[in-house]
Amino acid sequence: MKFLDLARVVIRSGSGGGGCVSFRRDKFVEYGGPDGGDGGDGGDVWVEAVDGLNTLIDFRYQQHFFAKNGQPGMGRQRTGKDGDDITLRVPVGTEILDEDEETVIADLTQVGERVLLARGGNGGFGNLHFKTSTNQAPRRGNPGQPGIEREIWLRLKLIADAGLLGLPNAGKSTFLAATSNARPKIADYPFTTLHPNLGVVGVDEAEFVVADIPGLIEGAHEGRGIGDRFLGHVERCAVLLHLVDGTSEDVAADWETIIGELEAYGGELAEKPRITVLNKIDALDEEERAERQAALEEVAGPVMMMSGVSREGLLDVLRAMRRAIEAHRRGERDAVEEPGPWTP
Ligand SMILES: Nc1nc2c(ncn2[C@@H]2O[C@H](COP(=O)(O)OP(=O)(O)OP(=O)(O)O)[C@@H](O)[C@H]2O)c(=O)[nH]1
Ligand SMILES: [Mg+2]
Repeated sequence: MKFLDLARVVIRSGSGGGGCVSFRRDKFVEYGGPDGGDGGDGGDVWVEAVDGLNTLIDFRYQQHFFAKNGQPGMGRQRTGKDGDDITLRVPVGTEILDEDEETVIADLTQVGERVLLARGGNGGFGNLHFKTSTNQAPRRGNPGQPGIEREIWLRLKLIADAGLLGLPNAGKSTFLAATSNARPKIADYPFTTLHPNLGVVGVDEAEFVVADIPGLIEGAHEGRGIGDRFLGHVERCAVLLHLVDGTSEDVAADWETIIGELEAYGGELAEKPRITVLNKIDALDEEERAERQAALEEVAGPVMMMSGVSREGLLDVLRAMRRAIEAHRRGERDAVEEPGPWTP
């Protein structure tokens, strides 16, 4: 499986049971009966965003979701039982895509949001419904309608307030571990992080969610490395924190690599509010700090200085993130509360 955060599933709603055309058999003679019940409807297939999940991994083990068929109607006006519905339970932030892997059928952003993916087949009327004054026992009923089978894709975009960006080894996971409850793997080799980690960061009584994604490298948007698959995760963030490794020989080139990938990825990612940080300053002396800061600011504009290891500058960075997130939340709220067109 290429994408860890993408799953293909086949769903099928139940068929209707079919209405009953009631008749009794007595030896070789058939007597029409007037009282055939309706068929039960087939079960629907729903998808629902639930709390407490943050991966689609379960859908790698189960890929087929079939709702139950309705039962046929029976004589003496007995209706067939409806087939049970089924619900795919997915994390908040899951998009449902059509078979083409492009058309978005639904985008589940709230806990409890539910969308119908495939309606069960109609059960069909029994002959009771076709009774007329002249035909008291019609040999007629509706067949149950077939269920719908379709292939869909589930794609997860985690909903974090802030996303960490940087080359492999820039110190993203170290930052997340130093500031949140998350315990990501940290090591001195690239691509230590293979799938996104989320952490809840608390600063001055405010809380926000930070996503640590795998490092990006040049050509990531063409599939080099692994980070590009996860850029989708940071598309919804209020702010991006771009970490540049201060111990690198060429901090400006490192910065440009990431910005180049953001632009190549397209969408609004490159325009998103971004805080640029020169990281690992604990490993630099005064002169190196000033030199690297100047080199980075020449291409990136104002930068903040920080060390995830010694924690120097960490609080200022968290406060800057908090301000950006709160501004974003205010913006969203204002957009929602804006009065719509007047209607009598
Ligand atoms: N001196 C110093 N080293 C750091 C700092 N932050 C991280 N490191 C080291 O840099 C290396 C990479 O750190 P990670 O946090 O795993 O880096 P990452 O950006 O998550 O890397 P990937 O997951 O591979 O993209 C580790 O050896 C860390 O100990 C820092 O502030 N100062
Ligand atoms: Mg990492």
